[in-house]
Amino acid sequence: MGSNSQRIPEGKGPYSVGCTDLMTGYSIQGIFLRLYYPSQNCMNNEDTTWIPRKEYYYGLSDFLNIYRKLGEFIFARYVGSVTCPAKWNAEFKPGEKYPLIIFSHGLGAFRTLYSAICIEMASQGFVVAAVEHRDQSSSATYYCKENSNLEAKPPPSELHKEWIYYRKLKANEDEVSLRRKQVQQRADECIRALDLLLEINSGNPAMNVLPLNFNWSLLKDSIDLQKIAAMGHSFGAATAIETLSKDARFQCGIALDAWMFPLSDEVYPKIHQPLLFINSEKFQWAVNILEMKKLNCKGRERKMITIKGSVHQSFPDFTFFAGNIVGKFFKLKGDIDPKTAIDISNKASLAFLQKHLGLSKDFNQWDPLLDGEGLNVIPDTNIDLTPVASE
Ligand SMILES: CCN(CC)CCN(C[C@]12C[C@](c3ccc(C(F)(F)F)cc3)(C1)C2)C(=O)Cn1c(SCc2ccc(F)cc2)nc(=O)c2c1C=CC2
Repeated sequence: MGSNSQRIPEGKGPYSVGCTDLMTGYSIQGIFLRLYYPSQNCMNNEDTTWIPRKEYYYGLSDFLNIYRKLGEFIFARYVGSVTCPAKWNAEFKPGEKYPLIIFSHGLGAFRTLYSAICIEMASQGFVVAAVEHRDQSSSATYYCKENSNLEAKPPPSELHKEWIYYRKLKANEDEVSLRRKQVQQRADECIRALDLLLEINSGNPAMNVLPLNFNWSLLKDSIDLQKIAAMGHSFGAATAIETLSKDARFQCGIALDAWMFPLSDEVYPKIHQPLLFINSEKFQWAVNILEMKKLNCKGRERKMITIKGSVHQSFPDFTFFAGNIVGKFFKLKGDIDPKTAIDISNKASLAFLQKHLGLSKDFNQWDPLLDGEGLNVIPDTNIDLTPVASE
């Protein structure tokens, strides 16, 4: 990981971006999300800490099979001071209705690691809620236990955090049943996050367990209820698809390098909403692509594009930090420049969202990307499907 010269790219849109965290409930059943949103231009707010607690380093170490103390040393040293270009707790920009994206992270990730995507969408006028899943697929996450004495809100230091770490697959454990249970829980968490944000939108401020001074009342009547999308990366893309099948309030979905394994067959006929697949060149394989194509059916908008030279990690933020050597070695970087790759993904996403959420912005300028026209992008997939079909 390089010095802080490598940074998470700023949003390119017209809105300033703010960021805050929201946790409801004092148990694992509660909701935990990071909100990226159009903000007032608060220059005096600080930038947002990218990885806010050292326990996330422990979780990442578990996930990557490295000793926690070694992992903590490496992560703290190389990314400990990294911030993302969003103003922490900046005041929300009221006065218009924004479309909403619910974002689901991948296996071993957590809510803060897709900030380049979420910040770009917020800068273009979206409210983005990046859910942190508590199905033990995230490297780490926590909930706050109710403190015993019923006095007023405890000071931040005393808030008792109960950490949940990444659950490794046990020897000869059946991965299908674990991942199918997890994708159901993940979809339910996305649906509950939507419910929570709609409550806030109707003027019932959420009871934030986290001691943050953020004015939630400014979000009253700020979400366009007809413009809601589900989006995610890898396991999170499968989660977005599962969410679409369960809740018709989501008008469309964007699947970033989807991992289709956790989806069971009964989900396929239930996806009626438009769906965009944005794939990396190096991660995909024939069976996985064929699962995506099983979702194709007449009368349903399905688009698939592949970003040339990209890898699975071209979508999460780590791709901006690894130097070229380390980056290539750990497959955190592909042959394509990381900013170029995320730019293509974001522009194609914006064009798709304008078309299927009925936005009146200028994102249609990027429609050619949806047909695989443009530098570093190809239509459909680079994967040769014939060997599997002929088996
Ligand atoms: C280690 C053994 N194996 C456990 C199953 C992990 C194998 N693995 C490849 C990895 C993730 C890798 C990674 C990350 C991050 C650094 C860092 F150093 F930069 F932090 C390094 C090296 C290790 C590339 C993946 O799981 C890929 N993957 C992911 S990666 C999501 C993620 C996780 C942590 C992050 F910090 C950022 C992004 N999300 C999915 O939903 C799915 C898959 C595969 C199928 C479904």
